[in-house]
Amino acid sequence: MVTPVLEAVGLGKRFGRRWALSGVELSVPAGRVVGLVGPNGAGKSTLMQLACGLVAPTEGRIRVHGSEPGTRPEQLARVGYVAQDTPVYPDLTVAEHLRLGARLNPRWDAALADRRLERAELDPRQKAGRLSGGQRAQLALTVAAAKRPDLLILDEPAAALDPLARHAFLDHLMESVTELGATAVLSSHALPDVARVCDHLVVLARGRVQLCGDVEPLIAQHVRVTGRPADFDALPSEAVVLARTEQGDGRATALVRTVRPLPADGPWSVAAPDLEELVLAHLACAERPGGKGRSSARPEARR
Ligand SMILES: Nc1ncnc2c1ncn2[C@@H]1O[C@H](COP(=O)(O)OP(=O)(O)OP(=O)(O)O)[C@@H](O)[C@H]1O
Repeated sequence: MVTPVLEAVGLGKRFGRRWALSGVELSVPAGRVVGLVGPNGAGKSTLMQLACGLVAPTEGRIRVHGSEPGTRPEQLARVGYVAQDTPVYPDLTVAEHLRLGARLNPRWDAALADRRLERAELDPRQKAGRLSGGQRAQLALTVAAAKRPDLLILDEPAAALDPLARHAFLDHLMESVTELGATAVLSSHALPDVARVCDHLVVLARGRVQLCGDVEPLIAQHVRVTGRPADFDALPSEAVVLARTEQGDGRATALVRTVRPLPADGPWSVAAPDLEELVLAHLACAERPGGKGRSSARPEARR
């Protein structure tokens, strides 16, 4: 069996009395670009910090390349992490960041770092404290990529960037991932960005995984159904209505999860949803009383 790059079993993390994550089960195969999405406070950063070994689980386990994160230097060398707000050393120049990276990382690829700097049009003599948000993000990505990691973890790396800079940054990210042959986990609130670059999705809400898997099969398991309210009563019993919106013309549109295609002769019309609709429907479902995120074992209710 091929070892997943990232695996979590019954993973939980509590800060004081509050559970940031609970009962997380994940298995991310190699080579995927994973979009980690969810509302503020869902537990995305906590999951990424657990994957880097920066915090330890309260319960369950997390494995990166089959071993406990952050415990061995060889394992640390295989993971590149860009924390939220892409921190840099403000008094060091861009070139000094690369020299530091070279000294600290056994697999450092100086040629890759130089290529990335040039591509991002970063001046090696510039102090990092004077870089714009976008340039800082590019520097942080360059340092992380030049480690030649097998797993690249990026916590909202493009959050502060304008749409053009974000586009360019994501292009650079995809180039790096392809060049490295790496797996990437990217948290983001920008669902169009996730749809553009990610082929695997993890939706977190209230500290729990609401949905995970490769994007294409996930989309194939969902359908957007439009019809009159009575039409929805004719849906097969295994079909789960995740979210429903009234259209104002007596009809409603619902996002439905179903294991089998709906009968072609039904009274409704159907269309394939996009990734954004899918995520929003699962988040709405998690928020509803009795929804997946509000079970009696919801993280903040646990002791
Ligand atoms: N070091 C900490 N000490 C105490 N509570 C924490 C700590 N880190 C995270 N939390 C709590 O854990 C929960 C999850 O936080 P986390 O930062 O993982 O969410 P997030 O999904 O990354 O949110 P955002 O999208 O706002 O960045 C929140 O309730 C947060 O307050």
